[in-house]
Order: sequence, then structure tokens, then C-alpha cells
Amino acid sequence: MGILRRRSVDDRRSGRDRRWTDAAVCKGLNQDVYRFPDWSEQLIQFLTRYLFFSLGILFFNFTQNIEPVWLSRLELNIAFGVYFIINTLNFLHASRHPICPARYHFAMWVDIAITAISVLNDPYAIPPSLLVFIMVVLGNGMRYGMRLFGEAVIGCFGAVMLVFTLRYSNMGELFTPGMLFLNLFGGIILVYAYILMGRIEQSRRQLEHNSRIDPLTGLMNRGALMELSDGLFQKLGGGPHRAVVMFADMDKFKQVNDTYGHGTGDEVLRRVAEIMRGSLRGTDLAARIGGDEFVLVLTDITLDEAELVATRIQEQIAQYACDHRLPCSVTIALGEAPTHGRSLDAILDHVDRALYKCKRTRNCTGIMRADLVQPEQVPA
Ligand SMILES: Nc1nc2c(ncn2[C@@H]2O[C@H](COP(=O)(O)OP(=O)(O)OP(=O)(O)O)[C@@H](O)[C@H]2O)c(=O)[nH]1
Repeated sequence: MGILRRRSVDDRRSGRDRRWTDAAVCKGLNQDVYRFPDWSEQLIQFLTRYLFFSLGILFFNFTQNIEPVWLSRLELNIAFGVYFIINTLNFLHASRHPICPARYHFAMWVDIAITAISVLNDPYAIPPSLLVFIMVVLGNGMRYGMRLFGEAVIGCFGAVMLVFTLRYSNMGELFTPGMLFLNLFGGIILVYAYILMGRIEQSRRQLEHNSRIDPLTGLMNRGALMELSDGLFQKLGGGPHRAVVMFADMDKFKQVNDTYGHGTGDEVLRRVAEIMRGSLRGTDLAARIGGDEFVLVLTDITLDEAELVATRIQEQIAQYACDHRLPCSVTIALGEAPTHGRSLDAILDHVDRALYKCKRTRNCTGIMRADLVQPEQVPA
């Protein structure tokens, strides 16, 4: 039971990164297909775009013997000017709304368009500006996840084909071996980067999953519970909806371990987790937060209804213990949001006291509501 007393917030992610990811969760954005880079990453990308803009202006306006082949210099400068304005508007939007997949897509297509215009107007037979397509794919795809990566590959491939067709129809240019090599090389880099990125993303997701799940029971761990319940309690806010926090602690579990071994103890924990999981609805949360301690967060439910759920869980565990001739049982304490607090931490403080009291009271039925425990009864 001491684990709640030791509970602290220091293992939680902090700062902007966390708020951004939480915001993504709240907005219901799919983090399997999108990545949400932090502001510094996006800032570097915008600076790269401004760098590309400056190089384009310098190349087409101030390099000797360079004449745009498709547009007039004025038209080309207008295109770059429009790019500058769009980029700046996107930049301002990003500084206010860093998480915005629609903008990620839009900015990437604008990048593809201006790159295609540059390659189209590049007078070199083997246009070095083709390499910018690789930068567009890597710069966008690696930052924002597999969805944008795939879209960038398809978009850039389509743009290259279109540009070559137009260059050919305009200049009668044939594919030179150098051009063929450059495209082949670029294509191989992109496919390689896509595969590599896919593997990295998969490992990242696996790691993230493992860091949130208790491997013995498959329930979430304490860190994941704290993180998800933050969002859940924020949503409750001052509204009419309620949530009940249930804290369950096994009794005589040490005796099970000592008498029958840790293998049996593990099996008991797995079975208890199964019973708890079976009592939940889709929106509820269940976690093992310590050795033999479990926390459930039930949404849209009253304390009375939650007490019935707790009784059912208790009965099923008692039945299991009886069937296997085990001495263990479970004590469950209940608290309610917002009556006992507006965050999981705050409610758990109350519920922890109720559990402590129930464990120490001989006539406790094994279920205790936090509202039945007065502050002065709380042990020091
Ligand atoms: N089998 C097993 N045992 C564990 C695990 N994690 C913690 N424990 C054991 O769980 C026991 C918890 O101790 P206590 O909280 O004193 O258990 P209890 O006998 O139920 O005592 P009360 O809670 O005071 O009723 C300890 O013996 C731990 O070694 C685990 O993952 N598997």
C-alpha cells in the first residue's frame, strides 16, 4: 500500500512536448500515422524553406548566363514571392497551432510545387535543383510520420514525371545518362529512407507501447494511467459528468507468494487483472500501479453504481480464491470526481486513506467509500 504514499509526478514527461502530445490525443489525432514534432524541429524546417527561397532568388537573378527556361524572370520571381508569403503565413500559423496535420500537408505540397517550378526553369541539362525533391521528401516525411512520408514520395515522383514531360515538350530534351543516374540515385535514396523510417517508426511505437503496459497483466502501468487520466479529468472539467476512482489492494497476497511461490502469485495477479478488465466499459481505465495494487477509473457512473461494480469484482476474486484454496481477497476503496478532487492525484489521496482505514478496520466489508472517511480519522 505504501506505493501511493511514494507516488510522485517526477516520472511524467514535462514541458511543451508533453502538452503537444496530449493536445494531439485530445484532438483525436492518430499518432500511428502522424508524428508531432516540437517547435524547434518545425522552426528548422521553416528556416530551410527561407534558405531555399533565398538560393532560388540568387540563382535565377544573380548568376551569370542563367536564364529561366519556362517562365519569364518576372513570373518566376512572382512565384517565389508567393512562396515566401505562403511560407510566412504557415510559419505564423505553426507558431500558434503547432499541431495541425492539414497545414503539414498544405506546406508540403507548396514545397513540391515551388521545387517543380525551379527544376522546370533550371537551364542545366542535369538540373541540380532535382535534389531539392529529396530534401522535400526527407524534410517533411521524417518529421511528420509515415502518412506524409508516403504522400511526399508520391507527390515528388509525380512532380518529377510532370517536369520531365514539360521539359521534353519545351526543349526536346532527351534523357541523358547523367539524368538517368540522378533519378535512379534519388529514387533509391527515397525508397531506402522510406523503409528505414518505417522500421524506426515501428520500433518507436513498440517501445512506447512497452513503456506504458504492465507486462505481467497487460493492464496499463502507473505512468500511462496518470497520463491518460489527465486528459480524462480535463474533459470532465466543471461539467455534469462524473468519474469514480477505484483503488484495489490484495489482502494476504504475501502469504500466497510465501506459501505457493511467485508463479502462483503471478497467476493470481493475472486473473485479478482479467476480472477487472471484464468489469470495464470502453471508456474506463485500468492499471496495475504497484505489486498487488490496481486502480480503475470508471466514467459516467455514480458512486452507488461503482460500489456495485466493486462488489462484483470482490465476489469474483473471492470465488477464484475459494476455487483454488488461496487465502487472498481484495479490499477496494472508492472516490469520486469532482467531489473528492479534480485530478487523479487528488482523488487518490482520499481513496488511499479510505483503503487504509478499511484494511485496519475489522468490521469493514472490504469496500470503503472515501466520503465515509473524515479527515480527522486519517492516520498520520
Ligand atoms: N508474484 C508476485 N508478487 C509480487 C509482485 N510484485 C510484488 N509482489 C509481492 O506482493 C507482496 C505485496 O506485499 P503486501 O502489500 O504486504 O501484501 P499483503 O500480504 O496483501 O499485505 P496487505 O496489503 O497489508 O494486506 C510482496 O510480497 C511482494 O513481493 C509480482 O509482480 N508478482
